[in-house]
This record gives sequence, C-alpha cells and structure tokens, in this order.
Amino acid sequence: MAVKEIMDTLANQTVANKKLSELVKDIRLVGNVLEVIFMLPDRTLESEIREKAMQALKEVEGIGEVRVRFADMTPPPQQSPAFQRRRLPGIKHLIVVGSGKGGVGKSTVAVNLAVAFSKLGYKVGLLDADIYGPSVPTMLGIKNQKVEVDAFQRIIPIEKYGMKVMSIGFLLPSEDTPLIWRGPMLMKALMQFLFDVKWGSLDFLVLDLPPGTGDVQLTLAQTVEMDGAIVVTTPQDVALADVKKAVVMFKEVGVPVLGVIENMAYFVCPETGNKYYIFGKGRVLGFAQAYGLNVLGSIPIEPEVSETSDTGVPVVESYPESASAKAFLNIAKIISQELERR
Ligand SMILES: Nc1ncnc2c1ncn2[C@@H]1O[C@H](COP(=O)(O)OP(=O)(O)OP(=O)(O)O)[C@@H](O)[C@H]1O
Repeated sequence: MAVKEIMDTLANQTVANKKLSELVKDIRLVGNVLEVIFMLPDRTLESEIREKAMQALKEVEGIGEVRVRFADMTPPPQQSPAFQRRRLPGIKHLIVVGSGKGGVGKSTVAVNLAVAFSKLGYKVGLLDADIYGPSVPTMLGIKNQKVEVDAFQRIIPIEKYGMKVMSIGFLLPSEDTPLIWRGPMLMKALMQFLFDVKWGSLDFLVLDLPPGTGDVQLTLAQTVEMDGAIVVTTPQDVALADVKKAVVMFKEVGVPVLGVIENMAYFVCPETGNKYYIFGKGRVLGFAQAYGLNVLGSIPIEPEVSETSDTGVPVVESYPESASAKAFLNIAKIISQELERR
C-alpha cells in the first residue's frame, strides 16, 4: 500500500477538529507492520487518536499490524534548583531497568543485558540500585567482594566479565546483614554510587532499580539525566497491572521509555520441543501497543537462567547458544542501535 493511501485514510478521521493526517510526524512500514508516530497536541487526546487511527488503518489492505506511537511533545517537568538534573560525566548512555512488580526478573535482565553490551564490545558499567535487595553481586559471583577507595576517596568498582560493577552489597559486612537505613541516607549512598565511583568513560551504565515506583526511582530521575528506561514484566495480569504505573512514572518524570521486555514469556519442553505460554500469550504485546511502546524482546523460561543466576555466571556468558542468551544479545543490539540513532 502507498503512503498516500495511509494519509488519505487518516485524513478522513478527525480528533478535536483536526484531521489525523495533520498530526502525523512519521510513518514506518516494516513488512506488513505499520508504525505511525503522531504529534500529541494535548495528552487527553491520546487514547482517542490511538483508537481512531488503529480502527481506520487496519481496514487498509496489506497492513497486518498497526502500531501507534506519540512523539513526546510535553516539556520536561519543571525542576526546582534543588533538583537540577546532572549528567554523569564520561557516561555516554545511562539506562535504567525497572519493573512494576518484584520478582519478574528485573535484576536478571539488567545483569544479562549489561554482559550482552560488554560482549558486543562496549565499555559497560552496572550499578545495583536495588538497595533493599541487592542481587547483582550473587548473579555475578562476586558477593564476598569489598570495594576500596583511591587517594581521592573515590570508590573503585569491582571488575567482572569486562564490566565495572557497584552494589551496596559490597559495603555490607555480610549477605545476611539487612540494610536499616532511612530514606535520606539511602539517597546519599546512591548519589555517591553514581557520582563518586570511578566509572571512567563508559558507553553504557546500566542501573538495576528497585521494583515499583517509589522514592528511589523518583529521586534518581529528578537528579540524574537518564537516556532511557526499560521496563521488565511477565505476561501475568498482576504484573501488567503494575507495569503500567512504572511506564506512567517514567513518562511523568521525562525519562524516555525505550520499551518493554517480556520475561518468562514461554517454556519449550526439552522432550517434545513444544512451546507452552504458561503465563499467557500476546498480553505483553497488547499492553505495549496500547501504550505506544515497543516490545524489545521476549525471554523464555529456561532452567539455565535461574541456575546461572545462582552460580554467578549469567546465561549470556555461560550458555551463549541458549534462546534466552540470544534474546538478551538481540535486545542489547536493538537498544544500542536506538540510542546511537538519537
Ligand atoms: N527467564 C527466566 N527463566 C528462569 N528463571 C528466571 C527467569 N528470569 C528470572 N528468573 C529467576 O527468577 C528469580 C527472580 O529473578 P530476579 O531476582 O531477576 O527478579 P527481580 O524482578 O529483580 O526481583 P526483585 O524484585 O527481588 O529485585 C531468580 O531466581 C531468577 O533466576
């Protein structure tokens, strides 16, 4: 189908006295998947534009799937002088990995993505900002390590799998020591992890956030300039309900959401090779489409993923031929291409 046909179809639809064709910023067609990016004059019109466009365009012959996205035209939230966002010096791309719910595999994704970036030849740092449940040291097999400071009192990160790694776990006397700090102390520690660690120059710094939409996420987003957020979810309704909140939070604080990663998407029976969508099929895609987001990839449930998290050799490193490792590498490529394009 021709672009003219698409534009004519959109010209027949109006929202707030404007033809939809006048709001089109970009059109991309890959195979039979059509992606239309609209300028959004007013946030309250988002769902009306999406519904009308999707309804009309799916009638056009040759289009298999319609994705509607919006160019973010809203100015970043007003920042008080106390919350001026700072860019981390020497860091090309700072990306955060978040989730709405706990236990959906956020840390697993953060760790494997970081290793995947490193395998692609990038200089990578990984900051475990999940201060109440730091699992990065275990997942990388460095849980008994302690960090040292240099002559200028700058923390020297631990090096593993070619990455620089920092976690609150390196400061606790033992794995079983709970962190009994109040909010302001926590935030001070996190700021130190960002600004007083000798990260050097990095292509990617990956931040594993705590789950949910709490103080840590908000304060970080208000203090540090972030280049993109990735939201991890499983296909269950309970996880999807909360992931919406995470997406809305990132949008509200002006952090671009790079996309959603579907974890525990399916299981392949080793005996028969049959694929089972244990937590449901297509739900994450449906959610992403409704919010104008990309699904960056789907990670299967694989025993190797959890086994290697426990043994400290992430699946991308230990089983590079597994479906999950390949999915992580592919997602890392997609993200790097997207960020390099900007
Ligand atoms: N695709 C997968 N296949 C098999 N096991 C997985 C997969 N993803 C995660 N797991 C396992 O699920 C458990 C939870 O994962 P993880 O700790 O990464 O979740 P989280 O969202 O970071 O949790 P928290 O909210 O506690 O920070 C771990 O044991 C991990 O090994």
